[in-house]
Amino acid sequence: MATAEVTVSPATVNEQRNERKPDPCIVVIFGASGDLTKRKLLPALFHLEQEGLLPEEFAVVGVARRDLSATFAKDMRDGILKGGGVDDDDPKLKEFVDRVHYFTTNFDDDQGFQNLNATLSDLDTRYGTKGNRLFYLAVAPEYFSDIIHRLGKHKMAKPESDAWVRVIIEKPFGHDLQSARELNDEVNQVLDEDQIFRIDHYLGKETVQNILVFRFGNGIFEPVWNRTYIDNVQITAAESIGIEGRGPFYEKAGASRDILQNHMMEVLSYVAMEPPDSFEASTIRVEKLKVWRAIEQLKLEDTVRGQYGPGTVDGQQAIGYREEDRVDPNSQTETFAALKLEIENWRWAGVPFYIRAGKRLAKRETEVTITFKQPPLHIFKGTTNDCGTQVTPNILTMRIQPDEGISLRFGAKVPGPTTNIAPVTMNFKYADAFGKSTANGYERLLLDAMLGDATLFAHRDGVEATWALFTPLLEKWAETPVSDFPNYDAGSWGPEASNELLARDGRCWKSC
Ligand SMILES: NC(=O)C1=CN([C@@H]2O[C@H](COP(=O)(O)OP(=O)(O)OC[C@H]3O[C@@H](n4cnc5c(N)ncnc54)[C@H](OP(=O)(O)O)[C@@H]3O)[C@@H](O)[C@H]2O)C=CC1
Ligand SMILES: O=C1O[C@H](COP(=O)(O)O)[C@@H](O)[C@H](O)[C@H]1O
Repeated sequence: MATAEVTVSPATVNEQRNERKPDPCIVVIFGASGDLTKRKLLPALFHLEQEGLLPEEFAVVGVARRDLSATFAKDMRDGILKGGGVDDDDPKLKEFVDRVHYFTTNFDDDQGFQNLNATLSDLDTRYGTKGNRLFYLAVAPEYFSDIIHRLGKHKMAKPESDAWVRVIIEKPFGHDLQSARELNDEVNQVLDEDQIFRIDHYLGKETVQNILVFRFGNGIFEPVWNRTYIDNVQITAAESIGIEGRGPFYEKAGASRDILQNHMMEVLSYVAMEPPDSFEASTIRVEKLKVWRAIEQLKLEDTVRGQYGPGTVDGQQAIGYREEDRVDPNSQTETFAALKLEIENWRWAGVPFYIRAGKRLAKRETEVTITFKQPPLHIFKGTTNDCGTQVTPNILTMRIQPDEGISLRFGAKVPGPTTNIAPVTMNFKYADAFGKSTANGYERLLLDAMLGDATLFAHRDGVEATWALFTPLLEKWAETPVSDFPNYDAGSWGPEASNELLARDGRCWKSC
């Protein structure tokens, strides 16, 4: 097992952190009574407070339709405690919760926005937040334009004097290429591009950011990171959970719009991009775009759709997708999707990338698996593996979650008088090297947005490039209904066709 030699002293870490302290500001969360706010956003803001990364002059205002003024702060406190890593009587928790406020309005209510604006000005006076605002649109996508339109109409989108206004917009950003373009146009009418932070929470995950550090912060991996040495790349986002009561949302989204077009494409771009000149938003953005634009048109025959039926997950009975609340009993929505794609550039030509994502799979496992080519000459005969190749290929696995880390599989001589080879693994685990963390990925993204750093956020061009890839496929899927849904049992690894997608290339998912 690999251990980390942490050579940075805690004092240096604190110095670096303090350099990143944002200006005084108010974070205004639209959709404050929702699931995302309670489970992720408020806990993440509190984690920043625990780390001393929030400015002293700071407040949070939650905005939603139901009047929850009496209970909001307590609810958020409960959410933070549930996430762990904090004691009930921690003075920092009280100090933080005291600065959490609630404002009731419907998103289509002009008077509500006017009153909200006045409330924010009062809070500026009370907390010294100087008119700086970070608006977070933690709402269903159909409200994005309305809210941004009203921010513009009530003069909340353009800062007064030298204050700043930034807006984080949740995913999904559009439903297809055309709607993404329209949304971008609407948003750009009110906000400049440098005010817009299109969030993809996968980019907040340490292990996703570590893909770039692994590749470009070390000297030994990049030389083999290409078609000469790599046989294939696999990216899996397997979830054991179902749709968690989000029927209406998921019916319109499906696995491709929910995960593949955004999270998986972001991860893929990190795995495949050319070395950027610097770690800056504009540079990274260009490199990511080059990857997406180099992807060949997705072919129908290189894709697989699945939908789960009833089954057993983690020892518990699970209902099928079509039996879920507010789901069409004849739904055509895919809860699993797999595809093969190729990146037509000098580095990757001929290397297949296999990508899959699904709900109600055998276990939660998000990872990137890089399988290297066989050595040019097999001088050790007689060792076989599941795929029937002569020696077990080297496999580098980047575990995004859970059990975050990286492992490298290689062949080792089995002790004894004959020369037999067995696969063994070098394993780096984040938790062993750096300790367990309660961070949920939103910390870094919220902090970066407060600092105006868009490196880990999606840009207009990028969102449109990934939609340009997926839209033709989604249209073809819509034209060709599936007749075999449900085609995988909850608790399995998806439909058999997903295995066949690789088998026809003489490969299999991950294990060989
Ligand atoms: N939940 C998650 O884990 C993730 C969510 N996301 C994205 O985050 C966003 C929010 O998701 P989630 O929190 O799950 O959604 P929820 O449905 O749980 O919450 C929606 C929020 O919007 C408010 N709202 C809805 N309509 C109105 C209206 N007309 N006027 C005022 N308030 C309104 C609701 O208020 P009220 O309660 O008063 O109706 C509620 O606060 C979505 O874009 C989703 O795709 C992204 C990644 C993960
Ligand atoms: O954006 C989304 O992500 C979650 C998975 O996030 P993770 O951080 O738990 O991997 C997914 O469950 C949800 O359907 C989707 O909207």
